[in-house]
Amino acid sequence: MKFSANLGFLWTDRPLPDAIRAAKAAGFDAVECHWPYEVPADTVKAALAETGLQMLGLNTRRGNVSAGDNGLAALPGREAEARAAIDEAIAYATVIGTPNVHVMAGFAIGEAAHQTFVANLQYACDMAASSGLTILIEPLNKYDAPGYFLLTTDQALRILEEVAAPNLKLMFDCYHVQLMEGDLTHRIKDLLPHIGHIQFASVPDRGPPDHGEINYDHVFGVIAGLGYDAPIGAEYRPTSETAHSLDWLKAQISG
Ligand SMILES: O=C(O)C(=O)[C@@H](O)CO
Ligand SMILES: [Mg+2]
Repeated sequence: MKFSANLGFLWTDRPLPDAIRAAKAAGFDAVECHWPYEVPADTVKAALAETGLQMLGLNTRRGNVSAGDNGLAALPGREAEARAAIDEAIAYATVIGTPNVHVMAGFAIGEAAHQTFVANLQYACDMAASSGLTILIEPLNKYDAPGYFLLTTDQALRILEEVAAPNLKLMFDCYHVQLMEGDLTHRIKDLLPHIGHIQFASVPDRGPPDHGEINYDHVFGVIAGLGYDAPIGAEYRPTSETAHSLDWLKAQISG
């Protein structure tokens, strides 16, 4: 297996370029992040070039976070902001060579939200296609993100089918899917053609993948057995320094 360090949660105690260097030193094969926008794209690009790592993904801005926003793309009436966030994410990703942009839906419910999300995703896929990028959508769990528009892989699949763009894929986060649906390995097998990226963390505490409800030795084996060879994203919250949370990675590397 190859692993990507999610720098939205790992090495958050240091500037993004140093977090990239730390991920390289720890043995990760790639990195990914949430919202890198405060760091100039050229600075991130230089750290990626220095380490030889690729930044696999980044998210669109969430909107006005202090007012409760957690994404904009499914919010009727906020289309201009949502599309500006999509444009910004695609531009940043293009500079740093990132292949995937996660378009965040936000807190919304109902048919108007669905139609808005579909229309904004059509826009995102059109804009991304000219740069060769993939747009991702990610179901989140109802405990961490109550009221989030996109909650299940079935709902995501319906949206993928409706948008029907070849560059729209599913972000399959094992942590969220376990909390909402369970049956992880069947879901991964069934959804494989639609999956653009996989993430993981322990359940229920979102820690490193070495304890809790999910046996990740087994899940990683299933993913590898399916021939999935892209790096998968370690998106967990270390309880102390990130360096102290990496026994699982050392075990995976030493085989
Ligand atoms: O929370 C997650 O899981 C993510 O992957 C974030 O990028 C979205 O909040
Ligand atoms: Mg995730």
